Amino acid sequence: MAWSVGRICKGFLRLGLLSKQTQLIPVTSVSVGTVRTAVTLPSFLFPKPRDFSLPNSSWGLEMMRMYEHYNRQCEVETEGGQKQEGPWQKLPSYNRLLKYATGGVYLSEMIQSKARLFTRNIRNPGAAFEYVLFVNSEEQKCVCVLQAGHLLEGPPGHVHGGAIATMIDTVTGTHATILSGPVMTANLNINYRRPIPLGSTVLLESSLEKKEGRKTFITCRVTSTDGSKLHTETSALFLSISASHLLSGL
Ligand SMILES: CCCCCCCCCCCCCCCC(=O)SCCNC(=O)CCNC(=O)[C@H](O)C(C)(C)COP(=O)(O)OP(=O)(O)OC[C@H]1O[C@@H](n2cnc3c(N)ncnc32)[C@H](O)[C@@H]1OP(=O)(O)O
Repeated sequence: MAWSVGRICKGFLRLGLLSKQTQLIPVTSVSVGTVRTAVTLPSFLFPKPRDFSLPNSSWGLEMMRMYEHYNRQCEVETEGGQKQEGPWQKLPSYNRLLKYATGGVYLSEMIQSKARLFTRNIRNPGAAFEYVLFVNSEEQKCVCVLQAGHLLEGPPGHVHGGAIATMIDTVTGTHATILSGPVMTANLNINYRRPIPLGSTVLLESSLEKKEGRKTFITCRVTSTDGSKLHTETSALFLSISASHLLSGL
């Protein structure tokens, strides 16, 4: 059961979370009474959205090595020499996933236009969260390669527990969304086992535990890249929500 990011996006379109107008396209809004309508602006006025999960000069050797390890497995060669989709798919990552769907009608236009994805809002490459996600639909797994930058310090020389939780929520949340469509985190249960040194590269491995009605249960382990050190263990619960739940301010 191999599927592509394009198919994931189509799934989102079907679920009504994305509309063709809102999907990664710069838009402005007009207010008519209390109803805000998204209007697509000509694409030539805006640069293409930047994929923040591509290598940049801040990536260290281990980050690059792990990126290449998974990236190589996104496309495989058949015996006949043809290329086909491999077991892993790289997920692109932008600083704003949905230009207009987030926030609902209660946010001011200023906040709407300035809102950015928490993990992608620092412009200085390498300073905070450098990460890339890969998904394996066959094994119902998601893997994130993370390089934790100097702005994430908690205990001296080590990564802040809240920054680790942020990344766990991001990875398990993305995984749950792929598996179940629109969801929100209801519960994250994190055990911190060993501190993560600042500047190091770690792996976050997210696995589907079970699905029960609206509930998606995910587990996630943060380890060193060779798997020898366990940094954190997490169980997470996501609840499926309707798109209107997200748009209406709950
Ligand atoms: C092209 C690329 C594709 C990939 C594209 C990826 C895009 C994606 C990227 C996202 C990356 C960032 C991911 C961040 C994700 C957040 O950070 S979300 C923000 C943090 N979370 C929140 O703010 C949620 C706040 N809470 C809520 O809104 C509501 O409580 C919830 C969670 C929606 C649930 O409310 P509800 O729908 O009314 O559910 P409710 O009826 O209360 O409960 C339903 C059931 O769940 C159980 N339940 C509810 N809460 C709990 C709980 N905390 N613990 C245990 N059980 C619970 C209830 O007991 C009940 O069980 P049953 O009786 O049915 O057995």
